[in-house]
Amino acid sequence: MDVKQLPTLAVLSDYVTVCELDGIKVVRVIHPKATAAVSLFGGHVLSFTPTGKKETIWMSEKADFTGNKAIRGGIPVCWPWFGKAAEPSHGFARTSEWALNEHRENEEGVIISLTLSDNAETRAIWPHAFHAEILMEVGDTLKVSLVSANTGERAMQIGGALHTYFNIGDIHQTSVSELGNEYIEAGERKPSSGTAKFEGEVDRIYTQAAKAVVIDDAANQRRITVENSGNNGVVVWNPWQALAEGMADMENDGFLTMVCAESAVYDRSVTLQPGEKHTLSTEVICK
Ligand SMILES: O=P(O)(O)OC[C@H]1O[C@H](O)[C@H](O)[C@@H](O)[C@@H]1O
Repeated sequence: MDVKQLPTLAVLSDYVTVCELDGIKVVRVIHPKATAAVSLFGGHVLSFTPTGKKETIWMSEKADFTGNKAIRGGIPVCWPWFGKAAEPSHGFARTSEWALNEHRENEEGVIISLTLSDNAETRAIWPHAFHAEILMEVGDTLKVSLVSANTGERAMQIGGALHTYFNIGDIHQTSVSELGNEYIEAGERKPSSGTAKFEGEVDRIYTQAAKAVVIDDAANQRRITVENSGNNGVVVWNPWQALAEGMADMENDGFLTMVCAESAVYDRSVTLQPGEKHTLSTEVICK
């Protein structure tokens, strides 16, 4: 996605503008260190390109930017649960409107803060009072942190994922390593070599992954390190051809140039007592 081409709605500072993409508003960063963008719809990172390097984040050419459904590609924020633990799948954060809270900048980069608090719509789905913040730190690397706070009077159970779609040259020449010795696939625990390669659909939760997992994007002659914290698993996903063909918002051959490596709390195992906070983060380091 070429975020530099989006029409500008407002200039917030030397490096930060608000722009428009179909039905959604996007906060765009153009800084000497990197270019990046985050949509207020979903609090969804759309792009991160360190200066002089290739785009690191994959975006579907058929992604829906109307604000009516979750965006296919980028970094969907799955919260307050991951997957089909409840309805809607992957929670409501990725289809909620987040507010721009703050932006800060210096010569090293830019920090954007977006926030979401409970409202009538979220309480109808999930009866809890909360305050969530996405901090997007753009510089030589991209760090995304999701801070969840319980602002209510009873405990809440949360999970979630920063569901990053990485842009790779060719899935056949891609591997993800440092994934540890076990994964869960279709509910079953299986031993793992610690490295995932792709010859068909992969949808696995790695439960013993290292803090930093490595995507070897051989076709682009680069390695992307993904450093996670606050997670209890790393989800690796590529839908492969048949599933891609069944998705209205993905090109039939879209699966060839993407892989998801997601910093996840896959099982809603974080308990937040009133006043407590949890931070889930992922950092994209591209060499
Ligand atoms: O199609 P979505 O709801 O965006 O989900 C996309 C994918 O997300 C995760 O990676 C899950 O592990 C997959 O099972 C799921 O298919």
